[in-house]
Amino acid sequence: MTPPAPADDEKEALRPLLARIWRDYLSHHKAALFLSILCAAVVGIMAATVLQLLEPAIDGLFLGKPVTIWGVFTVPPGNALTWIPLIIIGAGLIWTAAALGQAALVNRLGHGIVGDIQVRLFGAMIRADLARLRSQHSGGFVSSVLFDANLVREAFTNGVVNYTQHGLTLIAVIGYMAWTDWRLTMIVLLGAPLIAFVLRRFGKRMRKATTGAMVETSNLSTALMENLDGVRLIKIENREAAEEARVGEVVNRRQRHVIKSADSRAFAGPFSNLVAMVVVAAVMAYAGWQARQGQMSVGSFAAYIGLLMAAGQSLRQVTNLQTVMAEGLTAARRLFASLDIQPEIREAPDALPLADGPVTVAFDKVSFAYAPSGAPTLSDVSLTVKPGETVALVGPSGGGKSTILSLLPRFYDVTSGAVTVNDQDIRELKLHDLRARIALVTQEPFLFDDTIAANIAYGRPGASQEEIEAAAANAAAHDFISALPEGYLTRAGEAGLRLSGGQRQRIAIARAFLKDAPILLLDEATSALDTESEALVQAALERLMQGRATLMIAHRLSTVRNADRIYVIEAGKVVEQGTHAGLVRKGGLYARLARQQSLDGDPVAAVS
Ligand SMILES: Nc1ncnc2c1ncn2[C@@H]1O[C@H](COP(=O)(O)OP(=O)(O)OP(=O)(O)O)[C@@H](O)[C@H]1O
Repeated sequence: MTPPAPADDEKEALRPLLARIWRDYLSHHKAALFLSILCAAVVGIMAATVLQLLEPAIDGLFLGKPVTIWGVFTVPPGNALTWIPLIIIGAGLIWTAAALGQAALVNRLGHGIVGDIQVRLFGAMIRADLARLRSQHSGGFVSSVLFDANLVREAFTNGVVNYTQHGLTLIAVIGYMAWTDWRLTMIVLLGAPLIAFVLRRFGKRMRKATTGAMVETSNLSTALMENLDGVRLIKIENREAAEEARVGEVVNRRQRHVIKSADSRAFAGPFSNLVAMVVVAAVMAYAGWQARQGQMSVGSFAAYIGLLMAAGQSLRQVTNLQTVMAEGLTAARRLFASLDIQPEIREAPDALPLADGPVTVAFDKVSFAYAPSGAPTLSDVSLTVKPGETVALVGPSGGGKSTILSLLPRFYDVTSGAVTVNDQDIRELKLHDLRARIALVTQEPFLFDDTIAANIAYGRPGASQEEIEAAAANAAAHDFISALPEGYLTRAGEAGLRLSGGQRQRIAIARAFLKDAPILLLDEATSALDTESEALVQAALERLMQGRATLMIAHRLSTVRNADRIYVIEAGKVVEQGTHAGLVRKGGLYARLARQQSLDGDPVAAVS
């Protein structure tokens, strides 16, 4: 799902990227965003306002001058001692309320957006083509959902709101200076190009390091998941230390990028601080000179310096935010690239419904290649399965049997020819209807980490307990399920009860019974079982096959003896077809395979 990292300089794409972030995520939360920006504005303005009070405070309290607050209220010197602290407390209260409001809103908005992105990413993943999902390790996807989405949040909630707050403090300071003396403003603005240069330099380094860190985070998740999946192999081969070293290498690589990125983030602040200090020094020199000329009071001078210090602080914050934004944008680019991949297997706009009832499945001269330019895996395969018939696919490993099975539910689409259901090309049918008519029982049935009842009813969430138990009884699973401590409410799957291979198979068969679909796909459902389990599963399968169009893969020919037709698949082609007895008589590949599987050399006995 995660595409290769984009090149780091993509300024031309910035505007549409921002527009999309606004359209897809922020615009749904206009009111909250507006309110948080408002709060941020109040915080920014209050910060400047309180500092500006230094002027009347010093002039009124120390020099006994009559003072004017914010150019509006005139306070007699005698009252300054009461009024100024009171005004500071009032401003402080407003400041605090706005800051609290801002924090609460930004937290909700930000995490809401992360959730939104995570759900969309998962939706895109689960709908993606199997070919795409198979081509990438799930670790990359997990890291995208867990980490990249948070970087976007950081940038577009904290970022946007804090930009407003600190940007406004800066504007308020510059505005205040412009109001009193345009020369002061000029001095302050002289620092701007220098700051812009610093921001650009660090922003670029930061984007590069961030992209690297994201790729390595994805590699780390992959390495961790791979190790958990392959833990038995690692233990039996005594490779724990080697795996530890391998993961350690990925961690180190990731760390190098993360440190670079953290350095850029941390160094940008002090550099702009240096520029700010130069500006403060220049303002101080100018204001001091003005004060000597009697053109500036001690209070104004103190307020200027206080404001400039605050401006320096805000500037540092804005600089930091710049790097946070760079990270967020890089993450957003990657996420959107993942979200934008449209599945190739889609429903036609004018797709037809598939009515209930028995169905005939046919492959008509089907050819298929996994890669568009690759060698064909299937060539010219034709076969038919009528309602109530059992058709078996046999043949050497890698011949293409599983591939044939995966074309029917449209996990992949044919390259040429057609797969039809009741003479209708499956690409012209509603995808939901097609898949609703197919039950699939595979070699290693998958169980969710949920109750056994929920696992059986996975394809029919509304099924009643009676229906679930009836399906389990048909699948010869009711007795063992009832004997479990919590019966049907016992948890199965990853973190739950460990069931035996035969028990898992029977739960999968119960699932298929409950789905009651007219097409049944069986992928070597009994190959991994002991004789007793196999007998139970085989009997359950035979009940399940009744009246359905069944297409099954079998490695062991003993399981296909009763099939209505057997297709022998070799190197992607149907090389023989017929009944068991007919194919054995023919003396071709099937007869050879039957002989190979026999212990006593008698092909008929071998497959009995
Ligand atoms: N997802 C895939 N991408 C690319 N090639 C694939 C993919 N799945 C299978 N193949 C290739 O297609 C060919 C047919 O594989 P398939 O699994 O259909 O054979 P099979 O007859 O079911 O084999 P087996 O009996 O061993 O299960 C093999 O050469 C295999 O390497």
